[in-house]
Amino acid sequence: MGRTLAEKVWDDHVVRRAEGEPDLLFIDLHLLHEVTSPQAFDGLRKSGRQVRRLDLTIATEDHNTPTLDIDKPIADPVSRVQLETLRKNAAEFGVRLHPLGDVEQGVVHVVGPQLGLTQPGMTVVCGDSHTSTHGAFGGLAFGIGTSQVEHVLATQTLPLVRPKTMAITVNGELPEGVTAKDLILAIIAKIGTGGGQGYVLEYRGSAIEKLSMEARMTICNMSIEAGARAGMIAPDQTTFDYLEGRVHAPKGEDWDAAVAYWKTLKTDEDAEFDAEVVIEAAELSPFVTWGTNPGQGAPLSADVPDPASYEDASERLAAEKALEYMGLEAGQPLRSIKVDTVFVGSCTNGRIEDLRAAAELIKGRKVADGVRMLVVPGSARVGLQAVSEGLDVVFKDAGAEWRHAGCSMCLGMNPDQLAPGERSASTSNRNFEGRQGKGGRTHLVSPQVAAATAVLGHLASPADLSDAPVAAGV
Ligand SMILES: CC(C)[C@H](C(=O)O)[C@@H](O)C(=O)O
Ligand code: SF4
Repeated sequence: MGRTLAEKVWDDHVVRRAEGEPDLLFIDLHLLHEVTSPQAFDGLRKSGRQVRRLDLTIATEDHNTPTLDIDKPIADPVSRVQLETLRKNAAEFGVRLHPLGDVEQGVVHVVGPQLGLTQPGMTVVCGDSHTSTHGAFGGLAFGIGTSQVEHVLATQTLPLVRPKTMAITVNGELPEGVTAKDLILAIIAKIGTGGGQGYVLEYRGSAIEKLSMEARMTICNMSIEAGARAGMIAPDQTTFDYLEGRVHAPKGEDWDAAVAYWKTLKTDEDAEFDAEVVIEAAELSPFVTWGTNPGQGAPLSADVPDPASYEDASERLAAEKALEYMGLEAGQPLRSIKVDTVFVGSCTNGRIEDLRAAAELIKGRKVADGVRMLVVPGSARVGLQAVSEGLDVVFKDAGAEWRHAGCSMCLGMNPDQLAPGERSASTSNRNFEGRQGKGGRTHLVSPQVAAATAVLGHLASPADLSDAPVAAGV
């Protein structure tokens, strides 16, 4: 019988297999950041071990980094210690680190792909749940805990239990104005935040094949929000074109050999998935969340749901609690929800295409009175690219704040936070209680919806902007 893409990548990495035990897998790329690495390095130190494969290990600073005044000492003591610890560990063990201020610094899941480190068929791990992002290249990529980080540092292997496979087949073509973010939010709303548990998701079908690499990363990024540890997409010409010429991509004959291997990385016709979900792309529209988990979402044209409409008691209770926390009324149109803050950034939607999409809509318009808009590139390189295209000026002219790269407002580990009761439209991936700051209320949206919302001051789609004035000459 044929094999799925996940099974092929898995089989190619098994270094030891024994009946009744997890497989021991070789790890091709280990990414590190400041939050989940300190205890792992401590463990190495205590046992007198070295990093086994420095050539496959790379660190960057992202969660605790400020996005303003990055040349000044870090004010917050917790963040300062966190970053200093990573710097000390990287220096002591010889790990390549891109610290704040370095041109390759940025959110770990933006940096790996942009350097060409993330490649098809690889096993990629990081002490971070959104490592699933890298599966967009057709590898197995998943978040690991700190003790596993230590294991990989010491051995470059990891014992793992083989997951089940689920196909998410998206037929047709996404309608105009509907993005990868809308698609993944709709998928999570459909299968639920636990729907992917125990599975590796493979996104496939004509709608997926048409997506750019950046859009594919947005989708794989949020696999974890559906409960799956990993999501993947078979590599194709789009993947090869994205990688060719990147710093760490293979060159010359090595490139040809790599592409020949990568072309074998697809699910065989006769392979069987353990589960399959089918989505018709044509039925989708801009999607936003109204609740406090990424599965509590609905089309922007809908109303806030009535908790009483849920048959399942626990879902009903979750919806009631969510509406209370979010300060929303059942039946209220989603478009009527006013926001205080708009955040464009994160490893979900902080890449150049995301910034371009938001800038295109913002250009010549103004951020609504009383709304603050933060635009934060996912990496320093993305920031430089945006500046070279004049996007920073577009944002600033509209009244938005243009910042330095980092996780920023995606989570409250740095100064970019919501105040209690404040509401945001955010292109990030989690809307849990307090995620963007204590008492903050988050609506997950695409960069396009974020831009339209910033201009109109309430949750809105790009189509709603047709009535909003654009300054003459643009
Ligand atoms: C801090 C880190 C461990 C965490 C994760 O694992 O994803 C963070 O990146 C997040 O997005 O919540
Ligand atoms: S941008 Fe957000 S989701 Fe991504 S690694 Fe940082 S905190 Fe996690």
